[in-house]
Amino acid sequence: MAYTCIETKTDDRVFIITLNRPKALNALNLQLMDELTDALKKGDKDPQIGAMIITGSEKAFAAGADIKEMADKSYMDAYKNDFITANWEQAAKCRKPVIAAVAGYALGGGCELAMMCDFIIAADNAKFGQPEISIGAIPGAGGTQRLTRFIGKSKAMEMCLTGRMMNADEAERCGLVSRIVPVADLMQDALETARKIAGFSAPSVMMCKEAVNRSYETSLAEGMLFERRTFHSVFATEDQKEGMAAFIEKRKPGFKNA
Ligand SMILES: CC(C)(O)CC(=O)SCCNC(=O)CCNC(=O)[C@H](O)C(C)(C)COP(=O)(O)OP(=O)(O)OC[C@H]1O[C@@H](n2cnc3c(N)ncnc32)[C@H](O)[C@@H]1OP(=O)(O)O
Repeated sequence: MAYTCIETKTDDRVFIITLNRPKALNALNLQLMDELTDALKKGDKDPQIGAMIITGSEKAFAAGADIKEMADKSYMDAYKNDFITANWEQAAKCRKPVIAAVAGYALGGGCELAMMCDFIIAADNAKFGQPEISIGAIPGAGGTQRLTRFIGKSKAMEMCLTGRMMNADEAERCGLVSRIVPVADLMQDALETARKIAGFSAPSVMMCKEAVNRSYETSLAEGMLFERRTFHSVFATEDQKEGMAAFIEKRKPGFKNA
């Protein structure tokens, strides 16, 4: 597939996907979402890739779903094509870690896309929000659900009902983002973080991601059991033997991703 709304590149086992519709502040139209889905699937399958980054521009990660494309849709268009959810969840479905590197606006679908990633590194100019209410809509790609799990009901409700934006400091305080960095350092920081993850044993990374994600979907007791069973399974990997031997022998591990 030839991409027109995103750019991709690989840097040392890290697959970087840059949203690229600058004139529309990276508004997420169907074409862009098809391309993003395709790129994420490719990165997830590629054995040379250990982690992925989704980013935008300094001004906008993404200003939401493309309002111009959506404006004339009928209920039947939306329902029959399962509009939004059918093709929007790929970032959350990837088995490899996906980092959102967010500068500027992450609004509506942009905020929802960032939340589908495994964690968000925010530039100091980042602004998050679910402004759908101000255009006679509601979030449709997870905003009411994921945001509430991230930041709690009171704040999520206020954000969704007022459409106000949250700056990077507030987003960090309430746990929406893992870290804030100066905007000029965002990509370097995200890349170093992704490279670090990509340098670990790929099976351990996948198992760890799966176990953390399970905490969202289940009770504490079920989650603990899942974690324990998954932990048991690391003892079936060569990388566990190598990782622990390397620690004892005071050397760097040579993971084989096996
Ligand atoms: C996924 C769902 C289901 O949850 C639904 C959604 O995501 S609905 C969309 C939610 N997002 C918004 O409501 C944000 C809309 N954008 C804005 O409020 C502003 O653009 C801004 C505050 C992000 C930035 O303002 P400003 O700097 O003044 O730039 P603008 O002149 O407004 O925008 C520049 C250019 O980009 C176009 N644009 C911006 N956002 C969108 C969008 N979501 N869809 C389509 N186009 C968008 C804007 O129209 C301008 O283009 P031109 O009119 O100049 O061609």
